[in-house]
Amino acid sequence: MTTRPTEAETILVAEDDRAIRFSLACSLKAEGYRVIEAGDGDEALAGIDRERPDAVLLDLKMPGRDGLAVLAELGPALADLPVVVITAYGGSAAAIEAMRRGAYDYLSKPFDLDEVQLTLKRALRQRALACEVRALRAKSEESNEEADDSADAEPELIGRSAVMREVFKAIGLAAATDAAVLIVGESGTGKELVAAALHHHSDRSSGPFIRVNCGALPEGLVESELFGHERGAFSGADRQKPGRFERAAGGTILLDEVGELPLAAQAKILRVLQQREFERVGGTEILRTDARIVSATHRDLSKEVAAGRFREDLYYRLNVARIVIPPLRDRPDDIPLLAEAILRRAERRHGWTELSLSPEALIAIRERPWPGNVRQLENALSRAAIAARGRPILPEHLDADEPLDPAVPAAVDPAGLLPLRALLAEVERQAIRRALVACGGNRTKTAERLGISRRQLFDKIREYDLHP
Ligand SMILES: Nc1ncnc2c1ncn2[C@@H]1O[C@H](COP(=O)(O)OP(=O)(O)OP(=O)(O)O)[C@@H](O)[C@H]1O
Repeated sequence: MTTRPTEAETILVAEDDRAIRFSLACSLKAEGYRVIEAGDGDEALAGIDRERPDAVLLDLKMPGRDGLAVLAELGPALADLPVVVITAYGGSAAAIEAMRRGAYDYLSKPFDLDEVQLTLKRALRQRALACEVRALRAKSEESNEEADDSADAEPELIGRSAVMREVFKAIGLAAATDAAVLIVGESGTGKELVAAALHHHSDRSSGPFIRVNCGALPEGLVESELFGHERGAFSGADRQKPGRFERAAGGTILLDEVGELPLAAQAKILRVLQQREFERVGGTEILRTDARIVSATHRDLSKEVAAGRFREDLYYRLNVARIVIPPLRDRPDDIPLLAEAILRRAERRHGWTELSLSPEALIAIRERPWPGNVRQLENALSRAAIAARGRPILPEHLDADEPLDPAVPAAVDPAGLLPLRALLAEVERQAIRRALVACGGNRTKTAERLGISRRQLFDKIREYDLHP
């Protein structure tokens, strides 16, 4: 059931692509909104100033002042004005940065008009609530925004699934605070990458990002690694050495596999979290740290607490904010994009050219459970690229070193020996792709030709990753 906007709420649509802007404007007008259009960042700011819209749809990539600059300019005004940003297809950096700068939500291109309507409705509802709360509190807000132009080697988190979009949002929100964050996910899901993104998008990005793998440290060395040691503290300590907390000053420390920490070290970390204090091993001087503490684990820490292996008080202190990364098998829509990024990286790393996946291999990788998550996918594709020797990767190359999983179709088989579901999906995918090409990418015509609705076509394009 759709509810129409009450008294013509105003939406400003800032998008440099005229065709996209036009279709957004038409669809919003059809829903009863008043629409103001802007073709670049300056027009958007002028329009917001002049028309006081209730919400803004903001393309991030525009000539001149881009979407991120518009968000920075709006600063504290964003508390009153929900901005839904539109990002290019797939990547995370711009989305995280937009959330950090106060955007309400984001949509990735290509988006579907129903999704736009729903997101805007939610944004407007939240704005109404926020206005009520403010009227009650009559509280003024301060800006803590600062433009961050350091666009450099941030490792890009890839993902377009709904669950990964939630992860990007959570990173953006956590990056705006200094709270301790616990990142939870199976091995290889990208916990370290998420921690790095959190650091990169925080106010500490110019400081160090120090990772400690708590699981890899020999028990006797944990404390000296974390807190440093004085000369003569133990045999072999021939000079004073600063620990990781000292090295993380002004930045972020990642306690990876925090569930593996021995209890003695847990007590010391608790002290750092509570009092920001520690001593080097063998030392008496009390040192202070301002490092932001991020931890990661593949374990269920609440079970570790119940089993008496992890301190409950430390668990609560580490878990102020929590980011859960779902396993890859729960987000197969991310697999084609990840595969693409992995192949491009392998090309750069090894000087190979034009690595590609055959359609059959793409089906195979989407259907595998990947218990080792993205890391396993990376390894399998790197091995497959070598086995394929420059030709498109086939399913058999994926199994270069692994036993065949009989549940996975080896190739699209015209004789129908494939599981029916995979075969039908492949036929459907190819039919849609051909129709899209025949209609020059025009989705309305393609949908008519295939005898399905535009909505169904959009869903299928997304499902099979057939974006132009
Ligand atoms: N969303 C993603 N986008 C791009 N690369 C990813 C993503 N997730 C994971 N990776 C890649 O997968 C590999 C494993 O990631 P990472 O080391 O961050 O995982 P982890 O969860 O910390 O694993 P572990 O618990 O085993 O330490 C890395 O090479 C990383 O670059």
